[in-house]
Amino acid sequence: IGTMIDGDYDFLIKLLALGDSGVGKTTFLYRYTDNKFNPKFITTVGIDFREKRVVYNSAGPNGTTGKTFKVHLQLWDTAGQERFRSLTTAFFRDAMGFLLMFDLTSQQSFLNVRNWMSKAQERTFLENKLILVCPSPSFLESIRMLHPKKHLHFKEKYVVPYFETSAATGHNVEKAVITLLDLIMKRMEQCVDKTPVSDAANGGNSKLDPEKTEEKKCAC
Ligand SMILES: Nc1nc2c(ncn2[C@@H]2O[C@H](COP(=O)(O)OP(=O)(O)OP(=O)(O)O)[C@@H](O)[C@H]2O)c(=O)[nH]1
Repeated sequence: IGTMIDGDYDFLIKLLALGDSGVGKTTFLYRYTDNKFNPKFITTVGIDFREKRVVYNSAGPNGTTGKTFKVHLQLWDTAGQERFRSLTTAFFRDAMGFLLMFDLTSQQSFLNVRNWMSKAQERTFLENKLILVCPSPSFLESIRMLHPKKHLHFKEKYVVPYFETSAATGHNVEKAVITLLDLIMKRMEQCVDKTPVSDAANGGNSKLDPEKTEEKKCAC
């Protein structure tokens, strides 16, 4: 039964959390998947992952609701510690989107966002990936004023959506993940729309194979 349930989804989406050690990556993902808060700090050794199923409604024409897809979210949790760096960065390539995190109470972790961005860039074609920046745990007005538009700008090239989240209260946690998922799904739909083999040509089978979608190596 387990295997049957395991395969029962339309899309497999891989997201990866990155950022300094202690910024709250594990705690954020735990809040998202289990809706619980863990106040203890147990540093991640190497890499870990959590999973969650969500239902995604694509937008149809003129604001109508389009198709509904079952999405299997694989959330990779990387160790922030330097000693695991070569192991964790090897996983960057397969991620479809990144949750880049810093701690609003740690200026150093904010300054390091830029370094994490470069590391992700070295190991992926960043243009094809989506990044969200989520600080935790709570709010500091001084940092918030740095980017009032809720976007961070990197090298004038990348503008990344920005969310202030709290794993303790759950504030914005789901919203951040769903926003990233939404951006990825929209891009995938664009890719599928551009491919010559349409659903109709596929015998009317509207079930999209995530592996095949990936194989198409669409440049969008
Ligand atoms: N109050 C509060 N504490 C948080 C929040 N997020 C994380 N923490 C705490 O910060 C500590 C570190 O959190 P982790 O999630 O283990 O940090 P990490 O980024 O996964 O660390 P590494 O695995 O070493 O990379 C824990 O004690 C958490 O309880 C938050 O949103 N609010």
